[in-house]
Amino acid sequence: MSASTTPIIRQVRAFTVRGGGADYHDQAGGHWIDDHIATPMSKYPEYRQSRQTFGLNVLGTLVVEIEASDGSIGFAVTTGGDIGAWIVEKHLARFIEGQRVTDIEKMWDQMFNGSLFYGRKGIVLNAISGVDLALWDLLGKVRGEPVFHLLGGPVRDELQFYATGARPDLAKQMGFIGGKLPLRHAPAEGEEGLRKNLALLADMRERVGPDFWLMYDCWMSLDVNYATRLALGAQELGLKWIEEALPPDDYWGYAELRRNVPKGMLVTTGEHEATRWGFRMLLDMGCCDILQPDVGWCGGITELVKISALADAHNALVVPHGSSVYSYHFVVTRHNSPFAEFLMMAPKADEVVPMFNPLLLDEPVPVNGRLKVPDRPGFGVRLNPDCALSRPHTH
Ligand SMILES: C[C@H](O)[C@H](O)CC(=O)C(=O)O
Ligand SMILES: [Mg+2]
Repeated sequence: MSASTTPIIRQVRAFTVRGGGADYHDQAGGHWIDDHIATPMSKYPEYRQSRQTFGLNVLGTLVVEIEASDGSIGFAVTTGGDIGAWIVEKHLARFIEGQRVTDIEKMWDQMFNGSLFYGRKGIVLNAISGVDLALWDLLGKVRGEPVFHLLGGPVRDELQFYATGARPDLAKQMGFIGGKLPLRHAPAEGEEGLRKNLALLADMRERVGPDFWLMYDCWMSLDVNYATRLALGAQELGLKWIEEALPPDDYWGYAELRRNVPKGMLVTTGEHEATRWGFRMLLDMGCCDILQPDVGWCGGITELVKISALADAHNALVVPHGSSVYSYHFVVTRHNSPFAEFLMMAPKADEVVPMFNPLLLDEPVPVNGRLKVPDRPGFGVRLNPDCALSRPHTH
């Protein structure tokens, strides 16, 4: 592809869709992912039982489609819904249309700097991530190569996974290397809650035996004192890591927690962090052992490459949060990403279903906890035509 034959981007389109998909918290009732999970809102009893009651699923899924002059179409999905679609159509599209499909670095820089006055993190970075991932998908399709080739090629033949969900015991039977439980009780539920958290872990340890990894995902719900006591209590139960124990802005608290936890127990965080600057704070301040950027929220693949290089120089691992194929194509190319997360989206966490179910076709899933990333062009997935997309804004 010479400069003169490189396709030009013709149009950017943003759609929304409800019900699962990239907004994996947007599930029907009775799902483990909305059953009394500790959150920063747990101090309000009325918001304790269900995260949907405080609006965890308000956003919905954002689908970004980018069409090039040769007719190729790249797309990506992330969390962002209507507001994300507005940002893409009304603001970010101007930096993309008319550009060469190859010039992703420049487009990313313009999207980020052009939105800096109200952006930096959160929904704007979700939207930038969605556009970025659609650009990588498009480039892969134009070149007829999978994204992992464009990122330097695989460093291993297949990925191995741990599972996140309510049933690590079943995850073990399904071949995963570990199971990450959602923490159920927050500090507002007192000492009894802490005892219940430890009892659930003890029960799981009993079921899975001594060697299977067990982790606790605390979803920003704790303070340093509670997290330290949880970690100390969980030591004899072999807790491998304590995840996202504190609010994402409490870099100082994370640094203190990392000093407090028993030797060998890992502190992990980052799924609600964004950009190389946010992750630089986590690394410089010694906040954690494993960074967990979400590829659809941290700035996309373009930014993740930079976050990963920074982490490597700090001897930190990068194990992306969820993000399905967007994570798989990255993890397979990096030595400091030795395994990947699989979010169990079956309501009872008792079977493997695609993470972004039902939105994508050809979305690969681990078998016996392992997966060879398919080498189809781009990210190798298609939009499911049965999912009704709507385009709430145009430009
Ligand atoms: C289970 C957690 O509360 C959350 O829904 C997912 C997550 O944080 C993770 O997969 O990590
Ligand atoms: Mg998490």
